[in-house]
Amino acid sequence: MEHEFWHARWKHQEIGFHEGTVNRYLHDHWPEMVQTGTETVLVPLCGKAKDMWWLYDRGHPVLGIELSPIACKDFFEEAETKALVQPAQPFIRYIHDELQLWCGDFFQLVPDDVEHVRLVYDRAALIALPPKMRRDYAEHLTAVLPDQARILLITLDYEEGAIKGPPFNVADEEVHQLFGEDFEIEHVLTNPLEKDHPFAKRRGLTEGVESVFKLTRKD
Ligand SMILES: C[S@@+](CC[C@H](N)C(=O)[O-])C[C@H]1O[C@@H](n2cnc3c(N)ncnc32)[C@H](O)[C@@H]1O
Repeated sequence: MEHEFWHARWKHQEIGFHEGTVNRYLHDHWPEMVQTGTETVLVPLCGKAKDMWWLYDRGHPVLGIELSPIACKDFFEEAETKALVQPAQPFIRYIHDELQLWCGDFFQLVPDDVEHVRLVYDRAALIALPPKMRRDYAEHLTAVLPDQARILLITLDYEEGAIKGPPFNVADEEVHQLFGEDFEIEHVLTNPLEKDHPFAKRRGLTEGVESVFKLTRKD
């Protein structure tokens, strides 16, 4: 989606994607991702997800990348915490101890920025993007990440055209097309979207599934 689309969503607070609590798949499957417990975690297209505080509280340095300055400001204000703001190009950095939000375009990240990253958490990032941008996103993520980095990826799939994205439907085959060349893909689970899921209700989505994948770089 174009940047203006997301800036407008944040300006008008049309942020139904924001869960306001820790994501249940993160909660349940993160322990399987972790080795030392202090790995730096990249959270692309992070919004103001509370998941980042959860990761930080568990001892991970966290780097979130988010286009919207409103999201970045709200993230810290809602936690009643101040961040040091370092204006720089191409990202304005919001720094609170070892939790940083970089405000800017994910596609401006370079390998040096994330050389210390060992884990990635993608919830509502890949599925926020239309098909062509998903290819660009997967290519860019693969290009910048160090070889040791593993990814926890959560997707949503539903019948093509059932609703107007975002979120977009991403089938399991597409995950393999996007990442299969470079990563071993472990399909951890698929759950039907609960009928009373606030998102499904609001958008009138009667059927859909959420899937969780673990991606590990091939040797
Ligand atoms: C669907 S939301 C998901 C946010 C978050 N992952 C969550 O779970 O709440 C997608 C977010 O990506 C941000 N975004 C979109 N395009 C971006 C880009 N090119 N670079 C950085 N952030 C972007 C949007 O502003 C929005 O906050």
